[in-house]
Amino acid sequence: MKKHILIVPGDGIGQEVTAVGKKVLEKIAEKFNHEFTYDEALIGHEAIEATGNPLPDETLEKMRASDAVLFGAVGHPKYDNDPSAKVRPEQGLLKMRKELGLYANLRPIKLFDELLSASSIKPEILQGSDILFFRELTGDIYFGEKGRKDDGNYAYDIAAYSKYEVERIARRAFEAARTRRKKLCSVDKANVLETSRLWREVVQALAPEYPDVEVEHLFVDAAAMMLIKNPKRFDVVVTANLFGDILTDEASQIAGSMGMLASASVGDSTGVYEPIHGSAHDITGQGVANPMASVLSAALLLDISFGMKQEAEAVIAAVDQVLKAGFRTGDIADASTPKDMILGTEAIGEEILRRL
Ligand SMILES: NC(=O)C1=CN([C@@H]2O[C@H](COP(=O)(O)OP(=O)(O)OC[C@H]3O[C@@H](n4cnc5c(N)ncnc54)[C@H](O)[C@@H]3O)[C@@H](O)[C@H]2O)C=CC1
Ligand SMILES: CC(C)CC(=O)C(=O)O
Ligand SMILES: [Mg+2]
Repeated sequence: MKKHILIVPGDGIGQEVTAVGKKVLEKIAEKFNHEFTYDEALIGHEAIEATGNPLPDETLEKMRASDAVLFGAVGHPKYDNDPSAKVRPEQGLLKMRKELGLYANLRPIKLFDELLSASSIKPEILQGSDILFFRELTGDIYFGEKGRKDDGNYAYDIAAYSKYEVERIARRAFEAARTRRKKLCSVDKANVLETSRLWREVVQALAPEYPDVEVEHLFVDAAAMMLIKNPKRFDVVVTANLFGDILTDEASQIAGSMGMLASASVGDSTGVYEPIHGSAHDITGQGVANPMASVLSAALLLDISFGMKQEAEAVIAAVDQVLKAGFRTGDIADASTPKDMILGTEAIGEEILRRL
């Protein structure tokens, strides 16, 4: 099969991990006889430095013209510590999501058995956890009107949702639940927020169309607690943009590390595949970032955008074998990991490639 893939590494460890994700795609093409072509484009801080714009038009055009995008991360400490900066790397990411209509962000929380001891949560609580988050990605407080008044002494961010926006993400989540354990948990804050009351109303109205799916509604504060207390109780979770952002960073501890969680951002056009983590300034340039989130994002790309199930499974199996062989990056190592089994980004990438 012929496919064109755009590589958008972005900032910080985005550069380091996406290099490994791309190599995995190249190896898959070779092994399964596909013809993948690649291009690269700028986003985030590196795009601001080069063009003054965190999402140059050229990048957006290249995204639209490709069959799928493998994305890294954006972000730079320069902006994190300067609240007054008007142009920011994260604006590029949000604009990309909005412009491409990527309203559904699928975040699978899958624990590899070998990593049971990498988490701070007890193994008996974790074992068998398998959750699929549907995070709404183009609405909510991230995209509403924002600003300052009273000489900058008053700030506001408006959270807004339309019925249509809630319905389309909820439908995707219901459909996914049907193919899994048939349980859907909708997370909101309907005891306080009007947007959440609309959210709950829409999910309740859809439920009769999916009688085979058991639906529950949880408030986000309780959901955050239950994720750690009993992660196995969750199957598919659907939630708003802000809640999904926060809950999935929390849920990364079920999988052992931020470095293990991949995601698929899909909707109206080209799909974008991205680790859930950011540019991780604290480890940038050290060559120690875990590239598995990018590699597993490449697997989602193959599966969802190209319908290449066997190829995606081969990638996941290679990651599994590397973990079974005992290799770890620092973030997923524990006290029992021998020092010589803790590898850097490139070296663990080579171990994955060797098993493909
Ligand atoms: N999708 C994106 O592009 C995102 C961008 N950001 C941006 O990234 C920058 C840093 O944000 P943080 O809050 O520190 O979040 P982060 O996700 O970059 O890092 C959080 C913690 O997890 C660790 N970590 C993350 N990915 C890892 C990996 N692959 N291997 C090993 N350890 C890993 C980091 O070292 C750090 O201690 C900020 O500028 C933020 O705005 C944050 C989240 C997502
Ligand atoms: C800039 C943020 C919205 C990125 C983020 O934290 C995420 O998408 O998970
Ligand atoms: Mg996040």
